[in-house]
Amino acid sequence: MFATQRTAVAFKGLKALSAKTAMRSMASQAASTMPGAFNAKKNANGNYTVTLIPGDGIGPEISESVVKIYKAAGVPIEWEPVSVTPVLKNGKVAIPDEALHSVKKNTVALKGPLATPVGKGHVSLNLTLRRTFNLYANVRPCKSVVGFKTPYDNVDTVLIRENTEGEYSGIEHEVVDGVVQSIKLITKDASDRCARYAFNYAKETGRNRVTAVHKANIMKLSDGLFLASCQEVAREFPEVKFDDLLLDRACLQIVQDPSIYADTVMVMPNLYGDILSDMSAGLIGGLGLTPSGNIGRDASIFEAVHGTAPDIAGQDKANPTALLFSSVLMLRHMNLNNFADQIEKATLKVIADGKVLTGDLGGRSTNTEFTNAIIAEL
Ligand SMILES: NC(=O)C1=CN([C@@H]2O[C@H](COP(=O)(O)OP(=O)(O)OC[C@H]3O[C@@H](n4cnc5c(N)ncnc54)[C@H](O)[C@@H]3O)[C@@H](O)[C@H]2O)C=CC1
Ligand SMILES: O=C(O)CCC(=O)C(=O)O
Repeated sequence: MFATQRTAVAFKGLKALSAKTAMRSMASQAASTMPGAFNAKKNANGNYTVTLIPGDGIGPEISESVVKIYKAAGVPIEWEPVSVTPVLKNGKVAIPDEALHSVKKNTVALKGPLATPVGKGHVSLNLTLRRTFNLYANVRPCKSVVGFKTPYDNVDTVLIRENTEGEYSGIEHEVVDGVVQSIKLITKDASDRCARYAFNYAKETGRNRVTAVHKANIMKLSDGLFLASCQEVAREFPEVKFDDLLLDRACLQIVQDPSIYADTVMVMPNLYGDILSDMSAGLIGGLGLTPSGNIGRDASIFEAVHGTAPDIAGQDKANPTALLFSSVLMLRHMNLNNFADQIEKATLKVIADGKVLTGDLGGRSTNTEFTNAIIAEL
């Protein structure tokens, strides 16, 4: 690990332009600003080098779509593809050094999904990457796509998930036969930095409200500490409103009337964010559409909310939009906003036209056809 635990969020990349105005003036799926620091320099060719982790299952197919679309749009990025096929290091399954060095050097990466065996086998390499690079905040925006009909047309949520600990700490053991323990680790440091990111995000994107989602009525110490951190950080941001809500109530309300959450940034412990973001994706048309950014101080990794989709892998059926919109968040993080706008607009146009859609969106087109339709709109 190379990031310190006590990290004040640096917002060096933000433009002077009012983020609120930018946010509200764009009909964008992904957040139109992406707070966070980006310190990389251009390479000798005048481009940025970005690590590309194609991933497993549908990962290589959708990564190829992004690469094709970027080439067609002339985005000044050179990809550095690395494999994270796990290797054995000191008897433990680990991420290859080449991949770690690449992310550390480039400080920004786009990542396809990585498979994790269920109930056995190696630890999640997704979580290992988040912990290794101290990617403390996972930003998951979810917005209704104009022109794509679902039971809801007013979803506009931003969820920030603590990304390094909580239920995902990976501390589990068998006490005796038939009895296991899984430790939910919550620290003040990790809760503070995640909360601070959420408040800065709310301030910079004009949402101006932060809602902590928790179960501190039941998990009085762990979620209690997370909530107390949010309350304490809230005092640093008197201009941003703050409230809190039990997770079960949040689930109920979000399916009854998602617009309740359109003016706030929801912040929560790790597992709740994982589940609530899949649920939000379901409201707008599924996992093929929702992006995310894992934000750290020294590196950030952008990935879709979804997994490897083994049921459709290798069949050219995957929807590349979620990874593409994750890359749009990445472009905003890198202050390449014009390319972000161009790619996002072309993609939304193809979806709204409804002629070339992948199966998850009710169409019959392949990923390749969908990708080519986006390229034609650029
Ligand atoms: N960040 C990551 O890399 C993540 C990895 N995973 C891993 O992925 C593997 C599979 O997990 P599942 O539970 O099956 O979840 P999944 O997200 O891979 O798939 C759930 C459903 O959504 C569909 N789907 C997902 N992405 C899609 C896309 N881009 N286009 C069209 N349809 C799409 C799938 O076909 C499937 O029916 C597991 O090993 C899991 O651990 C799961 C979530 C996140
Ligand atoms: O690591 C995995 O396989 C699943 C991870 C996941 O669902 C997530 O935390 O986004």
